[in-house]
Amino acid sequence: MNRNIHPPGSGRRRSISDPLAVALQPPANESQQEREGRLRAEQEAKKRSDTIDKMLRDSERRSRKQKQIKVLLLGQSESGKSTTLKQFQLLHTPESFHQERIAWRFVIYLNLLRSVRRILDAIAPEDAAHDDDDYDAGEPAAIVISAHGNGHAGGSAPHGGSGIPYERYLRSLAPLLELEQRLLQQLSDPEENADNEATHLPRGSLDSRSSHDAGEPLPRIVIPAGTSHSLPTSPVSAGAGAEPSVRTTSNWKKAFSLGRIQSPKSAHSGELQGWWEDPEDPVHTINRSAPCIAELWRDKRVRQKLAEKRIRLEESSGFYLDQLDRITAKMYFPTDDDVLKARLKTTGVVEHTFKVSNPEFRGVEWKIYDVGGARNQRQAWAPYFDDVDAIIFLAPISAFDQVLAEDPRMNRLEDSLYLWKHVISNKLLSNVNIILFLNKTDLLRKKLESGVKLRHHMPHYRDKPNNYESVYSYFKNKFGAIHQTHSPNRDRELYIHGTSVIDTRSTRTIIMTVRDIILQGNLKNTALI
Ligand SMILES: Nc1nc2c(ncn2[C@@H]2O[C@H](COP(=O)(O)OP(=O)(O)OP(=O)(O)O)[C@@H](O)[C@H]2O)c(=O)[nH]1
Ligand SMILES: [Mg+2]
Repeated sequence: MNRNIHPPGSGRRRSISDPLAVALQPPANESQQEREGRLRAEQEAKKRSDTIDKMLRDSERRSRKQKQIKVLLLGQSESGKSTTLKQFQLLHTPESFHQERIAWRFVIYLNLLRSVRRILDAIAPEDAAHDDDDYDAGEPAAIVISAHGNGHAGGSAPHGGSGIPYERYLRSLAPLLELEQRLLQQLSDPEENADNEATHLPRGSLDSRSSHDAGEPLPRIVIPAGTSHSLPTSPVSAGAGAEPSVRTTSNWKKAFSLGRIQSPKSAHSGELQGWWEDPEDPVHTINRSAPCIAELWRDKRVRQKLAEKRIRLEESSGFYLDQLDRITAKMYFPTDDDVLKARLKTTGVVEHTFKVSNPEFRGVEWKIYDVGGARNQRQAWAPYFDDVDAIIFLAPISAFDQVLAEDPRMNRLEDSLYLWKHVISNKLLSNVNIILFLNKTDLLRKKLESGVKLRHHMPHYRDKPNNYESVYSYFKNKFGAIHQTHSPNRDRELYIHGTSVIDTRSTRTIIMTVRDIILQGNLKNTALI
């Protein structure tokens, strides 16, 4: 019969045929006193062994931690987090960055199509904009291609009073709007998307209900087919301001990689090519529509309308209209800069791991976490707070005259300041290195030069000079003062950089400096130096 020869609770049994088990058997004629003494000794031995096990486990965890540095990218939506992550990738894993460029081609097309849609929405005749029987902004939505193309707002002036041939533009560009929908579906198609990651279009940015959850239906867009003389009702307004987002990068990249196209690789560069021979490739529709997009964009009346409505497309994310010939070319292949400018909203958390080969870095593994910055994404931040070594917080300081897409009552800079205060006052983060990127300085400079006055949006700025240097140092002091007042750790140093993270050269230098700061801070914290 087998019997338990281990201290109580060990839960392990050893066969009597095991020589060790035989040796450890209690003497056959053990007295009660001897038995109690033996059990006591066994229990103490077990306690000692458990303590040693725990010490070993702690030590292993410590050494693993010392070899891993976790950096969290934080900031509101469109602050530049994912772009910063791309810069880290470009610096440390350039091969994989370059391999993914082809998938970004589709995002760039989507960005371009969105600009077209925003223009069409801006020039849509006012009286036609909101009286569509079929359109209900609160409804589950989808692009509807009207088979007859005659059901909407007939009788509206085709030029909308501005002289802009709206209907003609709309008809010529209808294939692009259809293509946009097809690409979005491709992003979210469960057949294509093996891991069933959610993809969705949020509601229009001017709609206060635009905050959305994954899986929420697409906005409704009505596109006329054929040569109808009637006007569709605001065919783009439901989607204007809306932007595609994907939950993780890996799946959309898979869906948009050229795996579907059996193209040969160039012997020269090793890069895929030949997609333009695939008649299904979106480049054909884009390429055919290029002259009409160019005409629309160059139309002075259209520009005037955009100016009247204070729409500055040039400053918006994913703007490619100024490089139309290149982007719409049949053999267009995105450059690094194109990828850095591409806009794809993040939902969920994206992780990027890399090692720096430099011996100074002692084989440390870096993990960068990129989170979604929209309001409905921010609840995903906190779980990372108790195990992060550094935070790079991005505040787009050019956004002082803009409002949040998800809440048009909230100024974007005020939101950044609010988020900043929230993050730096968090006690869990009191020993975490904090680096602040005052981002989009290139846009700030252009905006101030074009005459936009900071004091009109932030009255406290009063009559200080409206030039870049003065405005930049105003923001730097403002963020610095909040840190000084609200940080739970008075000794924590704050590193502030003025950045334009789409600029590879300057960002590369900043990233290397930031890497050193984080590593030193981390070594200090883990008492390695
Ligand atoms: N001109 C300019 N554009 C920038 C800069 N930083 C980012 N962008 C662009 O701004 C857009 C938004 O940047 P993202 O990196 O996607 O923003 P994000 O913080 O990841 O946004 P969410 O994923 O929604 O949280 C992209 O099209 C970028 O190319 C900058 O410094 N200057
Ligand atoms: Mg992002």
